[in-house]
Amino acid sequence: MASIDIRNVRKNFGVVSVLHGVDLSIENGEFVVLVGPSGCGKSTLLRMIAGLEEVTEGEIRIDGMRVNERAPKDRDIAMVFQSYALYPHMNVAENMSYGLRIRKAAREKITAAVSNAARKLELQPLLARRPKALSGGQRQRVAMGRAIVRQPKAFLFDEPLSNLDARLREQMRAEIKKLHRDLGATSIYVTHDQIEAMTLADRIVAMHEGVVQQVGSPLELYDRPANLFVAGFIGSPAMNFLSARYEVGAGTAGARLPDGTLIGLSSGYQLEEGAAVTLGIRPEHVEMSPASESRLRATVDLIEPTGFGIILHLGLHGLPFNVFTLDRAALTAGPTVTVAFPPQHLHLFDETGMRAFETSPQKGKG
Ligand SMILES: Nc1ncnc2c1ncn2[C@@H]1O[C@H](COP(=O)(O)OP(=O)(O)OP(=O)(O)O)[C@@H](O)[C@H]1O
Repeated sequence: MASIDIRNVRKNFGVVSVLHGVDLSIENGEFVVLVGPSGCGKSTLLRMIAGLEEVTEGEIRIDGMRVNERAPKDRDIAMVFQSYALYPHMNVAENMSYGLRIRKAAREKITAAVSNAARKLELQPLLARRPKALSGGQRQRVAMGRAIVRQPKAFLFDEPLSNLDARLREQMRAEIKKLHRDLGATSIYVTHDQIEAMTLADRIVAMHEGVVQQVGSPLELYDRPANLFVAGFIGSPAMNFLSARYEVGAGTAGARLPDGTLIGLSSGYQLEEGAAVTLGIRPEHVEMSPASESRLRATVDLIEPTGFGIILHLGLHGLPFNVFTLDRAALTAGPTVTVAFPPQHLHLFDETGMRAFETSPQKGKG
């Protein structure tokens, strides 16, 4: 196991700068997920940790040792790719043992490591098969087995599940989580899928355009997103945003919508009276058919049953607005509905898109 330190790491491809100074400390045994939209630089960062990409500026340390100049094979880390990268001419056992064989490990050690990994990943019946005779999920399991047998200091995963269908992806996701629980190895996992990030991570690193936006536990990012990007990226269906002006009345703070409705807030904020703000509310937190005074009327544009719940696509002041509800009565909603925003579930962002700070202590979200 290893700790990994990333200090002010920058990456340029020619004149194009894709990482603008990343700082991150990963503890021994931690499962960290780098998440962000396509092109945000997460794979580049992972590849730099693996040694597959040069570091333009800054420093990467593994267990306190600078590794910038060290070849990938000398970093003692294993990488699992989306493409599996298995050798087609070798069977499963040979693929899994390859890393140890080229390091000239003792035969007994290799046999024990392969059978141990095969048992953990339920690959024993497949050891004599070639990759082409395996399903996508089985191939991905072999790729993980190959990583495990080396007992590396850390595992790096680059979108390992994106080639699998939805059901298999869920199953493999749980397997990776169990594997991490059993092995306790430091792991860095890259994905653009926020559900994968939420379910797997001890800590999530949300990235956008080569800059780390927020680092925290999954629920920290969900409950208190640091800015509009994280707020919109984490959570599905995505958070709704409304433009408003911040107002402070006699002891109460509110956000005034363009149509004049005042939305009550649960505390004051460190904002100027009249400041332009963005109000955020998650679809699952919107109250339907409320008794509240500050309710709003919205048009129903589309009703999407997901089985588990219902997504209502609404129009609020002509802008798209989503609600997620478990109440099946929503299936027959329309043509208009009333909604309200429970103050404890509101998020407020300032003009620059950063989360606004409360003036009074934040109460737990319920
Ligand atoms: N070898 C390269 N030469 C030039 N530009 C590159 C190279 N590799 C990556 N880039 C660019 O760097 C940026 C970050 O790429 P990267 O693959 O790290 O993004 P990502 O967040 O992992 O996206 P994805 O999920 O699509 O893989 C992109 O704009 C990409 O086009």
